[in-house]
Amino acid sequence: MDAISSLSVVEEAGVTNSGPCRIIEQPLPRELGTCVLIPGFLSRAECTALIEAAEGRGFSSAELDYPPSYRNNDRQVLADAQLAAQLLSRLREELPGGIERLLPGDLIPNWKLESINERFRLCRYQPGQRFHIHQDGVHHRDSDCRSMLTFMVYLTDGDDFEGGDTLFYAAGPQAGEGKSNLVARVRPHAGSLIVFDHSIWHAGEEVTRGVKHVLRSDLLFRGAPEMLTPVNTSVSHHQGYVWTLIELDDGRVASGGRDGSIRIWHEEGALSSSLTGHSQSVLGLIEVRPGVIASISRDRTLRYWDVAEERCIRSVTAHRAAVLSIVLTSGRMIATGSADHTIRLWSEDGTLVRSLVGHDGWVWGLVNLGQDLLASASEDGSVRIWNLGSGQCIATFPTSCALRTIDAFQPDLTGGPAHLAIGDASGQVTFLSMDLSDVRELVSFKAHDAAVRRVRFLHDGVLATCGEDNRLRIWSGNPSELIHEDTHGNFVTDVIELRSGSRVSCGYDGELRWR
Ligand SMILES: O=C(O)CCC(=O)C(=O)O
Ligand SMILES: [Fe+2]
Repeated sequence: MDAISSLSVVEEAGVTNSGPCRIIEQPLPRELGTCVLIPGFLSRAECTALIEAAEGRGFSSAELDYPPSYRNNDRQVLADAQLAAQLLSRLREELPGGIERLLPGDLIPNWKLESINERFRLCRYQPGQRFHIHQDGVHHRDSDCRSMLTFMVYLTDGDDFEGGDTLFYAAGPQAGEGKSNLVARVRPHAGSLIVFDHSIWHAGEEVTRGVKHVLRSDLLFRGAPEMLTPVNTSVSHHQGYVWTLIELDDGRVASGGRDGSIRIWHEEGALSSSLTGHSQSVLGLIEVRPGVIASISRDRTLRYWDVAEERCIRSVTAHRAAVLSIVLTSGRMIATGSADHTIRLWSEDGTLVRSLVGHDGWVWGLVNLGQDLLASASEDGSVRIWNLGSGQCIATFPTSCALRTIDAFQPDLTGGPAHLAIGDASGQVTFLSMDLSDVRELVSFKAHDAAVRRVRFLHDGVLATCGEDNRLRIWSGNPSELIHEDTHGNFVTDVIELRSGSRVSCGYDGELRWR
């Protein structure tokens, strides 16, 4: 039987003054979460006006904000509180029974629709452009207000382009983007609104002819505070994803999150303090010297923090796009890697020393190799080795897949070849040996059923890997044999081993887990 369900008509919402009787459709089985389609939510004329205004302002590539292997469509961000208010009142008209009833049953009494996010994203897909399988990110407005449902209006009609359906899946990328996992396909019609749970896996199919436009936002709900308290033993004081972890010199743990904050934790997760100032996700942290942290962010800055005083002591615009990776070099400089394809070297106090140019994609990972050498891993699929004294790239190791993370281990402390581990977007982990400019592959294995987010050597060549299959796996060095596995409720983003011997991991479920 074909796994793709046909659209089923579940309700007539009644006549509004803007047009004929509206039919609300529910394209997905209820158990996957909320998903409703309201045809004719905007008129054709309104859609055309929105497209013309957007084209007039001009689109830019999303490449500075999202890696092309994730999405490669063009987009434009538009802050428009008036449009948000107008669309909200129209939505309330269309669903006189209340939008809250679209939420899963257990959330209905506790969450009230507050607004449509006024930060609209106008997206344009031209031939060859698509948005790979993903879940939508939660937007946290304040501690009691968050987005739960995606709000998306198709502005162009499916008759005007080929491809470009919105695809809904029963599970994440670990189950494959193939047809077997596909539950429904929604053909865009100009003016149709689709509202669905952020957590439903979906994709924007590649457009093969013509142009598709969508208007994208989120529905923000305010919740009763008791709904927001974590119910398990793990810690979740970040609002949304946790990206990265480090152990501080004093034994505490620092974490960086999508909420732009850095949180400092005592052992076992008692919150000690919070450093706020970044306006977007904190993607990397290092301790520059005891008591001073450097952080990098999607907001393009490098910030320095006095941990004891809980104060930002310096902020530098470090790159032309998101800053993705940071490491302390053997010469006590700071290296940062960015979505602008460059690596930059900074003196300890944040003065730019030089830029390292050569990668042709996002620089996701950096690792210090000692002796003034640095290794980088990029979305362009290559590892590069850099001499920091000269700024020259002294070796390049190409692979066939976008790289997301790198770490190094020195098996022989007297200076023998280093071992590098790299993780890629397909779930593959590869060990390399590196002797001066000679980089060779030792072994490569499928570590995860989805992209690898982080590789970290723990001790004695034991490697931890974090995956978008929600798994944390620990591998004995060589040959790579799985010795332990843990899970998170969503993508696992980082893991560190503390000097006490315990491990802490974090992920998109917003949690830090001590094990
Ligand atoms: O274009 C589509 O059909 C899907 C877009 C999407 O998933 C998004 O903007 O989050
Ligand atoms: Fe999406």
